[in-house]
Amino acid sequence: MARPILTATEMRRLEQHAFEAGTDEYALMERAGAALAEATLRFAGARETLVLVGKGNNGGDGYVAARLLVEAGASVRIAAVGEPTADSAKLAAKDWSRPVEAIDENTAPADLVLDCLFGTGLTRPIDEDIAEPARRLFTAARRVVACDLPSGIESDTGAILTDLGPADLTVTMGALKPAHRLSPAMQACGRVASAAIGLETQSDWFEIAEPDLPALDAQGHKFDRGMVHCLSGAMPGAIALSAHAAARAGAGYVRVSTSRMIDGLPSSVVQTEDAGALDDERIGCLLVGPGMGDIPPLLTVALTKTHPLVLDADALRHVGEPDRLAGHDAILTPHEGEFRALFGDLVGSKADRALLAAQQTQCVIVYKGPDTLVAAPDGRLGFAPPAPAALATAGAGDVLSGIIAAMRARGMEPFEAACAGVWLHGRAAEACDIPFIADDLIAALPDVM
Ligand SMILES: NC(=O)C1=CN([C@@H]2O[C@H](COP(=O)(O)OP(=O)(O)OC[C@H]3O[C@@H](n4cnc5c(N)ncnc54)[C@H](O)[C@@H]3O)[C@@H](O)[C@H]2O)[C@@H](O)CC1
Ligand SMILES: [K+]
Repeated sequence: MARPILTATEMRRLEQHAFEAGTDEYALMERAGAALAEATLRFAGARETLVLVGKGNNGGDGYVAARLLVEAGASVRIAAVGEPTADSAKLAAKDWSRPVEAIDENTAPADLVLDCLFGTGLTRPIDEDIAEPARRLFTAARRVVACDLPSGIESDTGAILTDLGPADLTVTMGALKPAHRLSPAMQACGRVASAAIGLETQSDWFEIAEPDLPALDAQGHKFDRGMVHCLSGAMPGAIALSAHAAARAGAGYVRVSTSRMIDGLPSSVVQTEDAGALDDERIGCLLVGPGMGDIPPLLTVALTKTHPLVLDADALRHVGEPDRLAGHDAILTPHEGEFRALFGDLVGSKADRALLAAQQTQCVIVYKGPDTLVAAPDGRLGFAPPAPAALATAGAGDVLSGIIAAMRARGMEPFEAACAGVWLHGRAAEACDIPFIADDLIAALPDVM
């Protein structure tokens, strides 16, 4: 099941709805604290623990978790920024009958630090009189577990306003927040465990999960399984990777338009010089861009056809005005540089920018990076689960566009095809020994499909 992702404002709205529907405020915090304690015990066992608490509800969750960890047999201390100010947090603090220490240079370290300083309420960098001792305590601990978000992280943008050091585990309340899946924050979250706290958290934003791939029809022939047609350009090695990946990702027929024989392609991939091949109605997806180089007519030709498109790499640099894509059934797969070349400096978080680009073009946008997003014009937004950093290697993008083209040709809708491609690409990377090369990703595809 795809995990929903909600912004801080949406979380507060949900919480408000629950209160209006009769949920008791403190009961919600009790559930959050219990989930935090349970996840912590599962992750690290009952051990010497220091709970760092802020004045808001994130701190409130910490008081509840601390009490439950004591009941589970852990040795627990609390160190606080100050007296709680949020109402539920005040109640939670009252239920903690032991001493509360200050957070300063004298706070003694512990084996496990539970970070409950700030969650979705963080609005500015943390003052150094708290950040400095917190950093020291994080470093000294063998394990750090963060409540909802590692403190210092901006929930909706993934910016790190104050760096306290990474958590090993983040226990997120109700739903994931954008920062759990946006860089640079996502790299500071460690594993992200979701705690259900009884809020209804459906959302158009979600973490991309394992796709339902189209079933194979026992009666079907190769063209029913999807035909991908690729346009080769100045550097045919790149489109060869895409074509090979498309074939391995289950397209029944893969063909490349090329004026010279491309070496190293599987013999099942057909190479053709016939321009008429592009008018073949059986084409389920036309892929252009990898290795295209400075040959703009290739894109122009692709845009005169009505086939579903995947536009990648150099094709994106030659689009010029995004309006040119109007009316096309296209998936665009830009990395940061290509995105900026095409859309300029859009404002907002990476999530906002991806959605703006999708609306502007009415195309699906796969906005690549360590935090790849898939945006649809209707507002759906998929966030990729973490994938190995070793994916930043030559040709990995060509492989991705080939997989997506295969999914599209196999009959998946554009948004679903793009999400499936991103998920499979990441899992293929996980299946490879590091360091790997793009060809290894292709070879690993059958293991993850
Ligand atoms: N919204 C929900 O649905 C739920 C929220 N819960 C918890 O509540 C948290 C949010 O609580 P709050 O809204 O009280 O916010 P926080 O506890 O994150 O922050 C507390 C307050 O600190 C102040 N503040 C912000 N940045 C600061 C800074 N740099 N230095 C000093 N003060 C700063 C703000 O006024 C903020 O309201 C969540 O992260 C989660 O842990 C859970 O208890 C249960 C459900
Ligand atoms: K926190």
